[in-house]
Amino acid sequence: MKVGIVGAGMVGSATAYALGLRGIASEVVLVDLDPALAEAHALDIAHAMPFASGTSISHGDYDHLRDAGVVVIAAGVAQRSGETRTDLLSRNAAVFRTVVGEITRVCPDAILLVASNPVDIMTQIATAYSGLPNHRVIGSGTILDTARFRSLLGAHLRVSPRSIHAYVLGEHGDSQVLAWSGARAGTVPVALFGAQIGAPVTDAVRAEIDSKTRNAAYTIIKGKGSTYYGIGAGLARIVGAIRQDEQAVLSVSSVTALIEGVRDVALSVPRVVGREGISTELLPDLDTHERAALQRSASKLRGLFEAVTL
Ligand SMILES: NC(=O)C1=CN([C@@H]2O[C@H](COP(=O)(O)OP(=O)(O)OC[C@H]3O[C@@H](n4cnc5c(N)ncnc54)[C@H](O)[C@@H]3O)[C@@H](O)[C@H]2O)C=CC1
Ligand SMILES: CC(=O)C(=O)O
Repeated sequence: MKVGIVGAGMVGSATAYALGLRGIASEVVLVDLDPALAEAHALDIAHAMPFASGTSISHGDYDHLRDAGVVVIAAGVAQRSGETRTDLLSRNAAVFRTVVGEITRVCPDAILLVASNPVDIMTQIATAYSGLPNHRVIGSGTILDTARFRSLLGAHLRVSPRSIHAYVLGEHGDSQVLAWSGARAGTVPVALFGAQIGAPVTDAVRAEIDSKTRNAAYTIIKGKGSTYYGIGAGLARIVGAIRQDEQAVLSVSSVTALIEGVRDVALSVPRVVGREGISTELLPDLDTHERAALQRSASKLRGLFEAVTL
């Protein structure tokens, strides 16, 4: 499957690299406002392919995206230290007007996979600008926060993060909700598992894992300016689920008709992802506090979207 990436900065190039290393796409085309940057990343990544896979990596303009099955949008501005994701909204909304228009002109049948922040609102904007049905516009949402949560839980419980089943819901941002009540190691609730192995999941442990998950981006941006490897791998994971028609359960963002009393809002819940995009959304069994937090997250996102002039 051919994959287009618009925005060949840190996130776009890391995504191309992950797609190529794992051989998920047959062809990756990078497009950027700065064609020299897209060309340089494409060349550098192409030079890794003889060690990895047969993926063809190139750069081009929008017309080179024709026949792409998925187009990743990582264009726009990223947070600087001290900024939140929502501080980027007006600048990236302006970028999306052009970018989404160009993509839908050239490949109207592609699934759009949005990474630019604030990703939930950008997903809702991309849905509106493209005119595509909700299930064909996917935001990376909390796929990265879920990975961070699983990684920290796995380290505490001394099991592979791939054997941790736990999700972060709501906003990919400050109001995200770590769904502790459903978190499992294998099939065992994490609190029970921790008690069994002498690594209790105390209130202090929960608070530390919550803070490290919620604030991971701030920590990374303070240290090196931006985050890209984690999201690059996460976006490649979503593309892989689409290409293989995997029906994989992933926490991704999409415009949701009704959640916790809030209508038409893009946010993350676990969703089933395959060739046609999102086929089903799963509403997890949450406790009272988690439901209230999800309601607050949804209301925040809906309010921010309503303030955008489309
Ligand atoms: N969803 C997630 O989990 C994550 C999202 N992000 C977001 O991804 C976005 C990209 O971040 P980085 O790659 O670090 O930024 P970057 O600044 O390295 O790359 C952005 C690229 O977009 C290009 N661009 C800007 N306007 C454009 C236009 N109209 N058409 C085509 N290309 C255009 C720029 O030339 C630049 O190369 C940011 O909004 C960032 O906040 C970053 C990390 C994780
Ligand atoms: C930058 C960003 O959204 C993240 O790393 O979570």
